[in-house]
Amino acid sequence: MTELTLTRPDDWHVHLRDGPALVDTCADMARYFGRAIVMPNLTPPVTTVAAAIAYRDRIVAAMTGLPRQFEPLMTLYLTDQTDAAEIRRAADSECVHAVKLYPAGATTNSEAGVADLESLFPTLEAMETADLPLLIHGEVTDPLVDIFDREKIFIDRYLVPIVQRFPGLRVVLEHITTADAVDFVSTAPATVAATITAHHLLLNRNDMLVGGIRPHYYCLPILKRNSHQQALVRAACSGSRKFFLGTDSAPHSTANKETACGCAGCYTAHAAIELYAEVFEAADALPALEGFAAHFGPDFYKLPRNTDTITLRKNSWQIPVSRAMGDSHLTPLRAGEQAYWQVVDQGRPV
Ligand SMILES: NC(=O)N[C@@H](CC(=O)O)C(=O)O
Ligand SMILES: [Zn+2]
Ligand SMILES: [Zn+2]
Repeated sequence: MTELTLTRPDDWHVHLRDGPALVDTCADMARYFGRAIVMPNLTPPVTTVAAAIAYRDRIVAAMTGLPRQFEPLMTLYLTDQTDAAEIRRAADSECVHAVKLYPAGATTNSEAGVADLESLFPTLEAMETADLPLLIHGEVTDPLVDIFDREKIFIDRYLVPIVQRFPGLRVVLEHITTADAVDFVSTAPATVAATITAHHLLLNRNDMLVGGIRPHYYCLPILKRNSHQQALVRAACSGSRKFFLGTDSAPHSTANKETACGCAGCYTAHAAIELYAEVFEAADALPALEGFAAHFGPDFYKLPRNTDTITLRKNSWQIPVSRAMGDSHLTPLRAGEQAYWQVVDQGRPV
């Protein structure tokens, strides 16, 4: 297959940042994505509906003049202080589509995240009642737990009890990285789903660490061994409605990545569907890309599927070595190397 037309995809997990960077991150997203679930881990974090509306307005303003735009779907950042009233306001708003749980200290800008999950159970109950999905960065922060085991231990310690206690709560385990997460989500009730990134499908920890340390492959949850990567590829290509596209494209300046203590996050918005297509082709599963990229996400979020299409063609092109990010610049995933699929038709402008 050298050409592939599919329903316009959406990205169910992306970081756009704020300020001058928005013009560049939004331009990449607006090329062909219909909608994007926008992560709230700004400084300060987006903890109220009012802040989410203001952030959405800044995103929309940053797309002024682009040939097409995507629709930003906003999220709230859960803190120990988030109360049921804010959850109800969020559920009643047109703007907020989910609430994001960062265990405090687990990842970039998670310091204000949740330290005591059990005391937040009334808030989760309000989300269950209001049918507002909970999105989870699923890693424990226990210093005694090895970084490669943090996802699995989170599932055992926190996710299993949450799903049992709140059977009506829709939960997305974000950016899964292990066979354990695939097994958990596959066998969990229909209320539980997961997003998978392009970089976790394309790479494993050897790619990051053998022959030299590659800071642009460093993200959280950290890349795991090859057997986990293979489990993710099987899940993404399986046609299961529980697994869908979330790039977790997470821009950091090149200077903040290439340093003694580099930031976590891979930037993939410059070539997102192109990189996913490569994975599905290698797995001989290109026909399964459409469900993963364009159907199962909106179905889970109870939103309509996009009705128009985009077309990709098998065609090599060189990924730039560097890209603007506001007043700074970043190194995109696979900088200076080849991509093998190209979007040749981005569909109707909107
Ligand atoms: N994935 C990452 O490594 N980083 C993300 C945060 C996150 O999604 O955990 C970021 O905001 O930089
Ligand atoms: Zn995360
Ligand atoms: Zn993320």
